[in-house]
This record gives sequence, C-alpha cells and structure tokens, in this order.
Amino acid sequence: MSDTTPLDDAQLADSVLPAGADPFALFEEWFAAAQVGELNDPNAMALATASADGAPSVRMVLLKGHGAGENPEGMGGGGFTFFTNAESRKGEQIRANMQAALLFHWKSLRRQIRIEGPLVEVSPARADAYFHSRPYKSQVGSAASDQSRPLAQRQEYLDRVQQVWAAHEGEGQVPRPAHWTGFTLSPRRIEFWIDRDNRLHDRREFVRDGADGEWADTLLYP
Ligand SMILES: Cc1cc2nc3c(=O)[nH]c(=O)nc-3n(C[C@H](O)[C@H](O)[C@H](O)COP(=O)(O)O)c2cc1C
Ligand SMILES: Cc1ncc(COP(=O)(O)O)c(CN)c1O
Repeated sequence: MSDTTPLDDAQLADSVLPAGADPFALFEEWFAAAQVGELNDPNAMALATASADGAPSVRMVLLKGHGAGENPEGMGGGGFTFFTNAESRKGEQIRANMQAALLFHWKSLRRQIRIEGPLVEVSPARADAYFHSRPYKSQVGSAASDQSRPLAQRQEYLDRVQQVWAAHEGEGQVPRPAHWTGFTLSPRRIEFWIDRDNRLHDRREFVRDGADGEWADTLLYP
C-alpha cells in the first residue's frame, strides 16, 4: 500500500526562489554553494549546441567566466564563458548556429540551473590571456589536438604533444592556436530548479528579450 502520511510543513512551505530576484545574484549564490558542496569540477556544465538544420548535441565544458560583469563583445548584460577548439564538432555547430544552452546539475546539492541564449566569441586578447593562464602541459595538449577529428592511433597525438612541447619549452608558453577561443553565452532565459521532497520541486524561470532587457520571472509547475 502507498504511503499516505500527510505532507509535512517543509513540503508545504512556499517557494525558496524569490520573485523579482536578480538571476545573476542567485547564480552566484548557488555557484558558491557548489564550490563547497560539490566534490569535483563544480564549474562543469553541459553545453548543448545544434547544427544548422537543428540536430542537437551536448558535451561537458568548464565555466571560466560568469556573472553580470561579463561583457559579450561590448553588448553588456552579463554572461557565461567557456573555452574550446572552434574547429571541433561543437565549434562547427556554433559557427553555423550561434546559440546554445547550458546545464548545471549539482547532484550533491540536488539543484539544477538551465541557461539559454545567443553566443558571442571572446576577443583575441581575452582568448590569449586565458590560454596562457593555463598550465604549460594543458597549453601543449590543446595546441597538439585536432579536437573531434579522427585519430588513427594515440601515438600520433603523443608525438605531436612531444613536438609542441619541445618547440616551446624555452619560452615556457605555447602560442595560442587561432582556432582555440572562447564564447560567452548572453542569457535570455535562466531557470533555477531545486529538489523538494516527494517531487514537489521548486522552479523559477527568468526571461528577458535582449542583453539590455528587464528580467521577468515566474514560477513553473515542477
Ligand atoms: C568535466 C569536463 C570538462 C570539460 N571541459 C571542456 C572544456 O572546457 N572545453 C573543451 O573544449 N572540452 C572540454 N571537455 C571535453 C568535452 O566534453 C568534449 O569531449 C570535447 O570538447 C569535444 O566535444 P565536441 O566533439 O562536441 O566538440 C570537458 C569534459 C569533461 C568531462
Ligand atoms: C579538452 C579540454 N579542454 C578544456 C578543458 C577546460 O579546462 P582548462 O581550460 O582548465 O584546461 C578541459 C577540462 N576537462 C578539457 O578536457
């Protein structure tokens, strides 16, 4: 027989996602909690892109810049930035269709954030700065990788790694490959989801028309 004990006060409590909140501020709050509560890569997020004809694909990337202070190509309005090889599969999809969706799921916190909007490439100066802030080993690994293209055998990649390593060891940094860059998602929709007992979850979405638009928010049925 099913459990028919009455819902308790915690389950019947109102939403913990305040109406009229600033979604960037709420993101910062949850992201800070994830730094403490999530074991590995609290900045890991799924990045969904789609081909020109609308076929979606998704993979994990790391968030490397975020918040109201992000300034996608001078349009302002904040954003969420990741870096990648623009000649990869995702890079080709982004070139064909400059929009994406991001998903954070912090399992230990039982929280999810979904973010959607157009993408803007970061400036070459910012891509350089981020690329050179990475450890030498990571610079080498990225520069030697034709990300997402077929590799006949792993040794081929390892040989390229050795070559790039030796070529730039003296300077201690690798020139950034022109195709290694970053993109900032300018959010048009941000949704916060928090687990509540018995699947009586709590969701609030924030939407705006443009990078300089006002946020409007509403609760959603879980
Ligand atoms: C936790 C995690 C973080 C990752 N971060 C990145 C990243 O920031 N940039 C990146 O290009 N690939 C990253 N990767 C690898 C991608 O998931 C993916 O394998 C790669 O970018 C190729 O994707 P594509 O073929 O769709 O272009 C990460 C993988 C994991 C599991
Ligand atoms: C291929 C690749 N590129 C980039 C990153 C992002 O991390 P970082 O820039 O800190 O190396 C990762 C992290 N797993 C990765 O696997």
